[in-house]
Amino acid sequence: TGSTRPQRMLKAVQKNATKGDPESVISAIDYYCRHREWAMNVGDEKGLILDSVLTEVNPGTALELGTYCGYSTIRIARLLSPGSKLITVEFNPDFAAVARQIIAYAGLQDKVTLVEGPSGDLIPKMKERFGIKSFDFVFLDHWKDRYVPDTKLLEDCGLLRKGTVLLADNVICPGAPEYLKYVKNSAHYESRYYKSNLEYTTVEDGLEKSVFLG
Ligand SMILES: O=C(NCCc1nnc(-c2ccc3[nH]cnc3c2)[nH]1)c1cc(-c2ccc(F)cc2)cc(O)c1O
Ligand SMILES: [Mg+2]
Repeated sequence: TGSTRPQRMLKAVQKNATKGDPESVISAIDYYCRHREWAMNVGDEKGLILDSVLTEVNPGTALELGTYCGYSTIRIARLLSPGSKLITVEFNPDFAAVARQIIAYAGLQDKVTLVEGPSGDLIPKMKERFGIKSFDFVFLDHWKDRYVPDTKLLEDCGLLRKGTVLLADNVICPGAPEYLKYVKNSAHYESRYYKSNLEYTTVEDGLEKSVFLG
């Protein structure tokens, strides 16, 4: 049986990046996905917006929904202050297996907890399992029809606090129209759109940053 796209991406990292150097892992993935084989990482252009929002928030506890191969996991974890933690949720075991190896190759496994399973089941268990009071930052990059139900679940489970920043990928392409409506029309969020492009393409896409007001 042939290899999968995530497995080929992992091979490219092992071949072209330096073990323990997150920047080189990020560059190796971006090069591979731009010049060899497209993949649904947040990418270098939207990645710079993610970096700037992260640096501004400097979260002690962060959540990522949708690990995929761990590209944005590394982008987030490399910017976390010592002692800060990132929990990332992945539904697909094959994606998770590759992500674990890429995160370890970057040397960031001590800052990251990867949990496998449906976000809808895992979110209500976050407090008891990981001793989380609330998240300072949430990156939504999983199935686009899960953005609204999972945001409501985070609210209902008391996992958001006044000032928690939600950053959602792909609000234009593939699109998350219900999510945009939800955060823009809610008095509980202050929202702003960061226009960009779909990873490795010239198609428009963007990130929506929403601050929970409590
Ligand atoms: O589907 C996407 N991302 C989602 C992957 C995922 N990785 N993990 C999950 C998960 C994780 C826990 C979950 N719990 C419940 N569902 C879950 C789904 N979902 C996605 C798709 C595109 C895209 C654009 C244009 C195209 F022509 C084709 C594709 C671009 C992107 O940037 C994406 O992020
Ligand atoms: Mg995405």
